[in-house]
Amino acid sequence: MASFKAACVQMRSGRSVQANVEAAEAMIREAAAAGAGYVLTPEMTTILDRDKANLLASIGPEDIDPSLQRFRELARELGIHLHIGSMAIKLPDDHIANRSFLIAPNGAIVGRYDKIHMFDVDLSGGESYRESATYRAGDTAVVADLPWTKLGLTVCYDVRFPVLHRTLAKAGAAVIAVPAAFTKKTGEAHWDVLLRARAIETGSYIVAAAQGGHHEDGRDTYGHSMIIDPWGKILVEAGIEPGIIVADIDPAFSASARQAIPALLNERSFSLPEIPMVGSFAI
Ligand SMILES: O=C(O)CNC(=O)[C@H](CS)NC(=O)CCC(=O)C(=O)O
Repeated sequence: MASFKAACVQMRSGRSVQANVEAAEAMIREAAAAGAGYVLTPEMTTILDRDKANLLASIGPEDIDPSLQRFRELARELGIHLHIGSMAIKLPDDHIANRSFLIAPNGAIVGRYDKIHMFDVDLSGGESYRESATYRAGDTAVVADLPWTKLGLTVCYDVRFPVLHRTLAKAGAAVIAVPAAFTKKTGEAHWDVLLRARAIETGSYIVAAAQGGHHEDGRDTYGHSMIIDPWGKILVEAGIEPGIIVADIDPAFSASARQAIPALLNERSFSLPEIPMVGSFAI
């Protein structure tokens, strides 16, 4: 299997779809010019907004969404696999999907994934998120074909659920995409450790494109887009500013990492004796 260059586009998406799409397009062009054959943008590339009314007024259903159309044309023009980490997509009855799209160089959508795990979390200091109040969760894991290997699709908070990543790796993904809009607070504490752990456990490359900085809707995100190899080494890492990072991906290295530590093969099933669960784990 041949090597290829992967790029992450780091963004600071605001409340205007047009401005976000223009910013994304400029950086996607830069990544293609740097030789990337696969380019990943962050979660909520086209709009980052906690106001559901403005979200609904700004987005469309998938089949007529002008931003998605434009990204398909861009992938065709540049001859790249363009992975829009996620976009808000209007569903019937004012529901919204947090949906990821992999676009092939011919402009066709060849991978589509709805974020499974919703970020319903209360952080200290009054910062609170109820993603499930705005978005409808997906329930299906997705592995898509790249010319060089298979790609596992995830979005942001999914990174905290290791079984999803093991499932993607066992389905043949040597690369797992983690587009994100991690909060500054949780990112500082957890981001690199979570990503490295997912790489090490699965023997996969992790390509993580982030939102970073202070956003128009008032939130602060962590940034630090990174590409990690299957042995857990950070190959390249961004700071807080928008921009691109690029690294070489060698699918054969995933195979050799899995050979060195065959944890995917050594996994065993086990029984759980019937003892009372402790504390808050009892449901
Ligand atoms: O709401 C939107 O506009 C788009 N969605 C997000 O930004 C989502 C849900 S609020 N953010 C995360 O999943 C952050 C996870 C995170 O920070 C962690 O796991 O620590």
